[in-house]
Amino acid sequence: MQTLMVELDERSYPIHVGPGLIDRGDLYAPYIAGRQVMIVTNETVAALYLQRVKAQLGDYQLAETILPDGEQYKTIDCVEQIWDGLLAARFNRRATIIALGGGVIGDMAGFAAACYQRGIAFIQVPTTLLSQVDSSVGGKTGVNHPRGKNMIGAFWQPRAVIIDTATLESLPPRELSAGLAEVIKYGLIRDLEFLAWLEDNVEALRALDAQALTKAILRSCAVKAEIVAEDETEQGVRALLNLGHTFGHAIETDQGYGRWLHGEAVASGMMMAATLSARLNDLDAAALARVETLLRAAGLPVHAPEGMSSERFLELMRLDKKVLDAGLRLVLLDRLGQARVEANVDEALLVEMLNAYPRATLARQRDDSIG
Ligand SMILES: NC(=O)c1ccc[n+]([C@@H]2O[C@H](COP(=O)([O-])OP(=O)(O)OC[C@H]3O[C@@H](n4cnc5c(N)ncnc54)[C@H](O)[C@@H]3O)[C@@H](O)[C@H]2O)c1
Ligand SMILES: O=C(O)C(=O)C[C@@H](O)[C@H](O)[C@H](O)COP(=O)(O)O
Ligand SMILES: [Zn+2]
Repeated sequence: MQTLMVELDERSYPIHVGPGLIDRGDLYAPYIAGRQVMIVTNETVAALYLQRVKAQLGDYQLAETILPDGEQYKTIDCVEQIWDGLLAARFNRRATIIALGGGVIGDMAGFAAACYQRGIAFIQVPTTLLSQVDSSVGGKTGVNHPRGKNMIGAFWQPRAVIIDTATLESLPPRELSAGLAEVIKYGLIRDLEFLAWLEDNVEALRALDAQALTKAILRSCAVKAEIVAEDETEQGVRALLNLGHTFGHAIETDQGYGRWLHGEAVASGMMMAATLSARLNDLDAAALARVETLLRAAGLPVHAPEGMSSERFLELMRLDKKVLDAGLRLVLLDRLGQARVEANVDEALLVEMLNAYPRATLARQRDDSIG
């Protein structure tokens, strides 16, 4: 097992990484002060891992909330089910929530913890690649609104993140690729050497090579932990973690939550951001081609959804949380391995880029990447 720390002013916390960690009761124990534990998971993950986690928690008063599976269920209704379960079990302020699952479960369980009796402890036990490299770390919690992605939420840090790398063995290949989008993001925004390593190791990662996955998870968590430590509530540098997300969230909202996976929408969004960066002469053609080649090699889409107009992109992008007084704020690439927030986006240039940008159905893009 290897352990990284997220260093915060108020309360730092560990990220434990290794195979078999969901069976390590000693890793949960320090954060279960009140002896009351609510496990939040979904139907798919419950069938795979719930009994194993429960077996480690036999000495505690246990409750569970098993939610339906899918991004379309990342809603306030599902969070209410968690609150209802906590109240039905008569859990108090010293209760702990364990989020067992992917980013959808982690975001909702964290938000439920942030609000229950004005805040209780929670532990992240992420079981998708995306949640292991990104969503379990950093304390962004919340739900979607029909009008926009992640629009309701809170910053609420977990007490610990327990990453069992062996859980990735049951993850469908499409979900693994979605997780690789966020891994590639770290290379693009902060670490050119890691980006080059990903180019060399993308096949090993897709083949679930344990050593390669562990390295990718550790490096991703280290970059995220460093950025979150610098700027916990996204006043500045943390916005770089949003590379591709202004476009990506627009795609997820337009297509209906769950049709394009978050990682797929972010992949396409990062390609769009890179294309805009190239239009501004920050990236040369060779750098742009490297981004596209890597995303495709990871099994990810790079085109925008068929039929999504430039007007629709702009309408949804204007709802982005990075928008402040006026105008879009986009994360662009200065070069590979270095990003910036561009506050004065030239909308005419953006529209020109959107109009020229290729569109394709997700099914077509997935066929192309598999074939
Ligand atoms: N809070 C953050 O900082 C942050 C960061 C990135 C993404 N997110 C959010 O995370 C969500 C996406 O997370 P995700 O990609 O993990 O999706 P997800 O939670 O929907 O999980 C993907 C699928 O994998 C299944 N699954 C989970 N673990 C499994 C396992 N080990 N074996 C087999 N199947 C398994 C799930 O049931 C689901 O069907 C989005 O809502 C996104 O907005 C949040
Ligand atoms: O942790 C962050 O900060 C991120 O931006 C990570 C993103 O990958 C993630 O998708 C996040 O949920 C997006 O946040 P939002 O504030 O743009 O909704
Ligand atoms: Zn993301």
